[in-house]
Amino acid sequence: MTILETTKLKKYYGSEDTTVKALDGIDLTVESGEFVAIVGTSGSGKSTLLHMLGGLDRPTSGTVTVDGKEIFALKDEELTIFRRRKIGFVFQNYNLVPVLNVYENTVLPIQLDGNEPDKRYVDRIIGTLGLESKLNNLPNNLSGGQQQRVAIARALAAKPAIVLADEPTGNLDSKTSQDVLGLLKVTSERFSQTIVMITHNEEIAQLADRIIRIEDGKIVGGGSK
Ligand SMILES: Nc1ncnc2c1ncn2[C@@H]1O[C@H](COP(=O)(O)OP(=O)(O)OP(=O)(O)O)[C@@H](O)[C@H]1O
Repeated sequence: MTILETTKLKKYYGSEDTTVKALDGIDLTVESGEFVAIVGTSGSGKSTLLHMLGGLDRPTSGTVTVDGKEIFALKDEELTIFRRRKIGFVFQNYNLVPVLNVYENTVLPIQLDGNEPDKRYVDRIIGTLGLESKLNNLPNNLSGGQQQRVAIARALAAKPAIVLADEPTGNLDSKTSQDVLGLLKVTSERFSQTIVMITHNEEIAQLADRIIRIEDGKIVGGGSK
């Protein structure tokens, strides 16, 4: 089943004589449960693409469909709700809430949506990520790798249609990066979680089921399975 699809996706910045074609006609499909890496050099359009896939910014033209819904056909408020329910984000700088402990951070998106966490599911995620003994810790009492594991737990806890990860190991040393990526892969397999990760690091990309290559805002390999 296709869970994510883009058609002729374009994002242009600037005006006529100074146009930057950050995305220039991206067609890609991702199947449910896939772990996909998007790779490309600096300035190739990776972050712009991830922002569009997550509905964080609107494209110049083209469509993004997540779990059967064309997201840019939604009004801003509808898109905000859709994003909270259907899309999990993992950023390079973790973005945890400093005054909430590990458990509270993990279930926050669910509670913001007015729902009760599925405790058994959350417990399985926390166990898989090795955070059982840290549930009462505040983020600043955790290492970078541990904080990123909490961010992964939070992204997964609401059972989103897709998880988008933006250079998730960009702030971690190489050993910790391997650990965190290994866990990201395990969670994708164990929970059949679709994950789209951007990275400029080839070695990291090799862990994914599929690598999509992007250059100058265009896909040059791996756009469909
Ligand atoms: N807000 C903006 N205004 C103008 N140009 C932008 C803007 N955001 C991105 N760009 C341009 O769009 C192109 C793609 O940028 P993008 O950040 O998506 O690349 P990237 O592959 O993620 O790069 P990096 O790996 O360095 O983060 C670049 O030429 C960039 O300068």
